[in-house]
Amino acid sequence: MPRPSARCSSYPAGARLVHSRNTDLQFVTGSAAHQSVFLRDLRLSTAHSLVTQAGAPGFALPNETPTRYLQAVIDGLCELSLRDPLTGLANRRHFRTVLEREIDRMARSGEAALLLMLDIDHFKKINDTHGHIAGDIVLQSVARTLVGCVRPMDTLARYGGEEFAIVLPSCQAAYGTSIAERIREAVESTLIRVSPALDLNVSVSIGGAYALQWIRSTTQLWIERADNQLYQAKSAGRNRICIEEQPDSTVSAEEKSMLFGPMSLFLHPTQADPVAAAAADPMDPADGGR
Ligand SMILES: Nc1nc2c(ncn2[C@@H]2O[C@H](COP(=O)(O)OP(=O)(O)OP(=O)(O)O)[C@@H](O)[C@H]2O)c(=O)[nH]1
Repeated sequence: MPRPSARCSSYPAGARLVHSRNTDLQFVTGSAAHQSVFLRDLRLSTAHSLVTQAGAPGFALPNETPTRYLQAVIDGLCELSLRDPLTGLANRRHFRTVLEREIDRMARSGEAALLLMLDIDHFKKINDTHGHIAGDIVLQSVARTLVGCVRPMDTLARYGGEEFAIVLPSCQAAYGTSIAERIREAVESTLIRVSPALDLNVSVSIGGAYALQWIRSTTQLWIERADNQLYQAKSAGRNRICIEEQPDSTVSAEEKSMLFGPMSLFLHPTQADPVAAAAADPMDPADGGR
C-alpha cells in the first residue's frame, strides 16, 4: 500500500529525494516520513538544495553571477530529471528516449542491439524480513554491480521498483548470452553489506530480446519481447537468463537501397530531373511542345 505523503513547499531539511514525477518531487525524511514538493511550488532555494545534494558536477556557488547561478541550477535540475534518485541510474523516462533512438539507428544501420530486463528475485521477502531501508541498500548495491558490468556505450536504467533495464548497442547475437550470464553471476556473487551484522546475497532473473534490424518497431514491442523472456526466466525457477533468438529480418542489398537510398530512386523521372525529362520529351510544353 503506498505510504501517505505530506505536502510541503520547501526542501525538507536532511531529506533524501526518492522519486521525481511530472507534478511533484517526493522525499523521505530521517523519520522515514514521505513528503512531496509540488513543482509549481518549487523555490530557487529548494532547487539549489536538490542539485547540490545530488552532487551536480561543476556547481560552484558563492562567487557566481546570478545568471550563471540560475543556469547551473537549471542544468542541474535537467540532469536530475533524467536520473533515478535512489541509484543514480537513468530513470524509466530517460531510458525510453534512449530506446527510441536505438530503434531508429537499428532501422537505418541494421546493427544488432540487445535489450535486457532484469528483476531481483524474491525482493519482497528482503523488505518484509529486513525492512524497507535494507531493501533500498540492496537496490543501490545491485545498481553498482550492474554499472561494473556494462560498457560506456550501454545505457543502464532503474526501470521500476526492483527492475533494471540495459540496452546494449552493437551487441552481436553470439555474445548476448555470455554477457547476460556474466551479469547474472556478478550479482549472485556480490555480498551486500546491509549493516555490520547483516550481509545479504541476491540473485536476478534476466530476459533479453534483440532489436529488429532494418525494421522500425516500437519501444513498447521491444520491451514486451524482453519482458516475456524475463517472465520465462522467473517461471523456470529464477536466477537464470532467457534470451529470445535474434529474429530473422534479412533484407537484400537491393531492398536496403530502396529503403534508405536517395529519394530520386522513388520518383518518376520527371520529378527527379524535370529539365532532363523535358529535353527527352518532344511533346513537353516546357520545351515549346515541339
Ligand atoms: N525497499 C524498496 N522496495 C521497493 C522499492 N520499489 C518497490 N519495492 C518493493 O519491491 C517488491 C517487489 O515485489 P514483487 O513484485 O512481489 O517481486 P519479488 O518479491 O521480487 O518476487 P519475484 O520477482 O517473483 O521473484 C515489493 O515489495 C515492493 O514494495 C523501493 O524503491 N525500495
